[in-house]
This record gives sequence, structure tokens and C-alpha cells, in this order.
Amino acid sequence: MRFIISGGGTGGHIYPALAIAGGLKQRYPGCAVMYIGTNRGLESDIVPRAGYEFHAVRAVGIKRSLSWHNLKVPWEAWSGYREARRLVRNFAPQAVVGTGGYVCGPVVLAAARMKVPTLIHEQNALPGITNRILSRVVNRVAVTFEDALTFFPGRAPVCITGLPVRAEIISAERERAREKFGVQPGELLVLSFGGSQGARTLNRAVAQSLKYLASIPELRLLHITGSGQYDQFMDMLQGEGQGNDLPDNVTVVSYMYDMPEAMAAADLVVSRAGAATLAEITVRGLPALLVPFPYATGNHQEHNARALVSRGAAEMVLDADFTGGELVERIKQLLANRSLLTKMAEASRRLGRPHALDDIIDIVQEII
Ligand SMILES: CC(=O)N[C@H]1[C@@H](OP(=O)(O)OP(=O)(O)OC[C@H]2O[C@@H](n3ccc(=O)[nH]c3=O)[C@H](O)[C@@H]2O)O[C@H](CO)[C@@H](O)[C@@H]1O
Repeated sequence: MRFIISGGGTGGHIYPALAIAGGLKQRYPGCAVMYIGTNRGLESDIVPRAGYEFHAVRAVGIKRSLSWHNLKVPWEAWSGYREARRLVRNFAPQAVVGTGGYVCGPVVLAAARMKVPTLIHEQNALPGITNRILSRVVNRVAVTFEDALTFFPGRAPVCITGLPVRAEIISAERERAREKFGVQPGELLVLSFGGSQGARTLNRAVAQSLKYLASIPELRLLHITGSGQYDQFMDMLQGEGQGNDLPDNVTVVSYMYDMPEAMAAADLVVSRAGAATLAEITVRGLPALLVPFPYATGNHQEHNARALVSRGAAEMVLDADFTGGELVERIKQLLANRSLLTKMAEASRRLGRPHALDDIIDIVQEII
């Protein structure tokens, strides 16, 4: 068996692509997987490290504002398409899977026109432009959120599969994890973080409210600042009159390498609304307070957050309104209403899709 996977630009498209590549290797032992990306995207670094054969093609996105750059677009797009066509022809895959990002355009289009079975996976509740266009030519579309269905009214059948999460997110044991993070029986662990890079808005709100949060006896806080933002967070704490010594029930780290255990130990998550984060939260059945990153393309994080909020799994506060005072208010309300927290947890679990990867590979099996 031979498969081509394509998706790139940011980690948000690449990690699901790698998860799908891994799923194919498991389902079809000995299969060959080729990954097509661009030389500029993060994929040119991550994919070879993950041990996959990597090829680059040219791919361009149209700038939304008037720009000279747009004059180059037709030529670059045509060149990329021809490069992709050549790779598909020579590799002769049984199926091609795209996970979004500009580079998917030429690759999936070339495959579809050569009658190779194609599937695209969309991570967000508000689909990206490339996937929306490709949905007209592919055999199948897989989406993470039910809310994305309306954007794919074309002829290809659309399935809700969810987004594959790391196996450890599902398997991490809660009791062991709580012991590891020093959570005492009866304590409620709030896990706060701002996506893979951290988020200044969350850091500021946590710094502003730390004194109050630390004074709640049944609460324990695990806050992740983001790799580049730890020192800045500590400066913010100083500015709030909090010394460098953190209260006993507060732990602050710059990056959490062990997110599966942190999620397993948590009772409430405060975070941005990236698709991977939400897939992890819902697979673990955790209630969440979401603060969407307002500058994500098309404001898609707000759409992602609303997909959880509208089903009672989360509350949302917009970035502009998220202050220390607001965080305290929301946490106070949730602590005072444990039955609401339980209901949110149940709603979250109902949205979780622990079998996302299997379901996606099943679709690949169907189209070949
Ligand atoms: C800023 C931005 O535009 N982000 C987009 C990007 O998300 P991006 O991939 O940056 O962010 P996500 O929230 O989807 O994922 C963050 C990942 O990092 C992990 N993590 C985070 C912090 C930490 O300390 N340790 C750790 O392991 C989380 O567990 C999660 O797996 O692509 C997604 C899918 O297209 C989109 O939904 C997001 O909106």
C-alpha cells in the first residue's frame, strides 16, 4: 500500500497529518507513506524528524489585502500543481489525504484529477479556505466539529470524526496524575494555559488574580506560561506585589511536556480554543473556560469555542474582556456550583471522540 499525506504551514495542520500517517502505518503494516509540504512551512523540519519521506512543492496563498505578491500567484500555483502531479504520478498512491494549509491545494487537486481516491480532514469549526475549495473535488471530507458541516454542502460525503489526539491523552490515569502534581483529596485542580505558545492575556489575568485564587483553600492552580513568557509572567507577578515565592497551592511552569497527565489530573481547564486543545479537553470530559485567540484566521477559535459552549461543555470569555477580575468571578461561580461543573464535564465527554483516528483510517479504507 502507498499513501500520500499533505498538510502544512502550522503545527495545527501538521500534527493531525502525522497522526493519520501513523494510523495508516498501523492499519497497513509495511505501507509506504510520502509527505508533501512546502520548504517554507514548519513541516519541512518536523516531518523528516518524524521519519517520513518528505517532498516539497511550491504553494502560495493569496494575501487578503492588495499586494504585488498576488501577481505571482497564478504562476506559482501552476508550478506547484505540476510538481505535485509529477510526485503523485511517480509514487502512484492508493489514496491521498490532506489536512489543510495552502500546500494541500495542488497536491489533493492533482490526485483528484488523476482519479486517485482523496480525503480531506478539517480541524476547525470554521473551515479553512483550501479545504472549502477542495471539498468540491475530493471523495470524502472528515470534520472535527459538527458545526463545520454547513461549510461543505458539496457532493462529497462528510463525516464527523473528531481530531486524533495523542494516545497518552486517553490512557493517562487520573489518580496517578493527581499524585504526581500533588493534588490533595477534595482539591480542585485548575489547569490554565494558552495553546502551544502561551498567551499573554491568560498570563496577565492569572498574575492579576493569583493572590485571590491562592486564598481559596480547596483550589490548586497549575499555570503554563508558554516557553518564551515565563520571565515576563514573573515580572507581572512582581508588578502585582507578589514576590517570587509562589503560594503552596500554585505551580507555574513555562511549558508542560506532560500534558496528558496534566489533563488527567485537572478538574477545570482555562485555555485558548485551538482545535487540538479542545479535542483533548473533550476526550477527557473536562469542563472549560475558553478565551479564543482573537487573531486566528477568520477568528476560527471563537467558532471552535462556540461549538463547546452551545452544547453546555464550556464557558467563553472574549480576549478583550478577560481580566483577572473576570477570571476570579468565573472561577468563584463555578466553584459555588459543583453540579454545573459536573454537567459541563458530562457535556464535554459527549463531544469527545476518542476513536477519531480509527474512524479516519476507516474512511481511507472505504475510498480505496
Ligand atoms: C494560534 C493558532 O492559530 N492556533 C491554531 C493552530 O493551533 P496549535 O496547534 O498552535 O494549538 P492547539 O491549541 O490546537 O494545540 C496546542 C497543543 O499543544 C499542546 N501543549 C500546549 C502547551 C503545553 O505546555 N504543552 C503542550 O503539550 C496541547 O496539549 C495541544 O496538543 O492550529 C489549530 C488547528 O488548525 C487551530 O485550531 C488553532 O487555532
